[in-house]
Amino acid sequence: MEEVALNTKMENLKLHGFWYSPFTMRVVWTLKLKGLPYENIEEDRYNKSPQLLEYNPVHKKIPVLVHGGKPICESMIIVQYIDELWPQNPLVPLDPYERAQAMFWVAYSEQMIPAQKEKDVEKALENFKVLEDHCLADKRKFFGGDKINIVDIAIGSLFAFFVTIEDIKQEKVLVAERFPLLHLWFDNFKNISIIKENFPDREKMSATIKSIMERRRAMEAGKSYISPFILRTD
Ligand SMILES: N[C@@H](CCC(=O)N[C@@H](CS)C(=O)NCC(=O)O)C(=O)O
Repeated sequence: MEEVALNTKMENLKLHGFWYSPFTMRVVWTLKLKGLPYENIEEDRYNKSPQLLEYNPVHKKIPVLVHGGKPICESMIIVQYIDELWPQNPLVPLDPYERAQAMFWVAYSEQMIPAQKEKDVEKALENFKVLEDHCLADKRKFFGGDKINIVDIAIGSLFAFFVTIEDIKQEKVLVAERFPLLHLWFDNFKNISIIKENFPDREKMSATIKSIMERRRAMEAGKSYISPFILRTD
């Protein structure tokens, strides 16, 4: 009986995303950690599908999860939605206080995005120091403790993007000497088998992001490009 209910809930999950987007990664990792099959719909950032525009008419952005024909937008809201419906391998703590703590750091991760968007390295370093001092100082393996939780998903995706920018700029900022605990955490995170299997290929990711940045620059120079940088949050 329970299995039937589970199957019904599993019906018809579709994900509209860009494989290289940190926001899409959050949803992919969550679906995979939950063991949920879904149809992947790879969107073209320069030519979005009519369905995407219909599903997310406000922001016109990916990711959008479509469940039984109904769209859910905003990556961290999607992660919470999935976690609520499919509680196996829980990501959001059940205890209200622990949940409040986790959601504080999820909110903090969202505040970290503008520094990356504006390539403000000083600000990014400040953010990393906060995480190192306030989240990992007790030498926990993950932000969630012994197991990953929603905070690891939120921050892990931003780090996947940050190391790509490091590769492109050929400048290492997230060095072990400066941030030993964050460095260790990121290694632990990337080595979780589901994350490892679904972590974008480093070279392919750098090449793709580099070409997006070059195209943006070229279009800005020609003043014909109106869409801002990939990590725009407004
Ligand atoms: N806050 C949103 C951010 C989503 C977002 O910025 N998506 C970008 C891709 S990484 C996008 O769709 N960009 C296309 C555009 O701006 O036209 C979330 O967490 O889902």
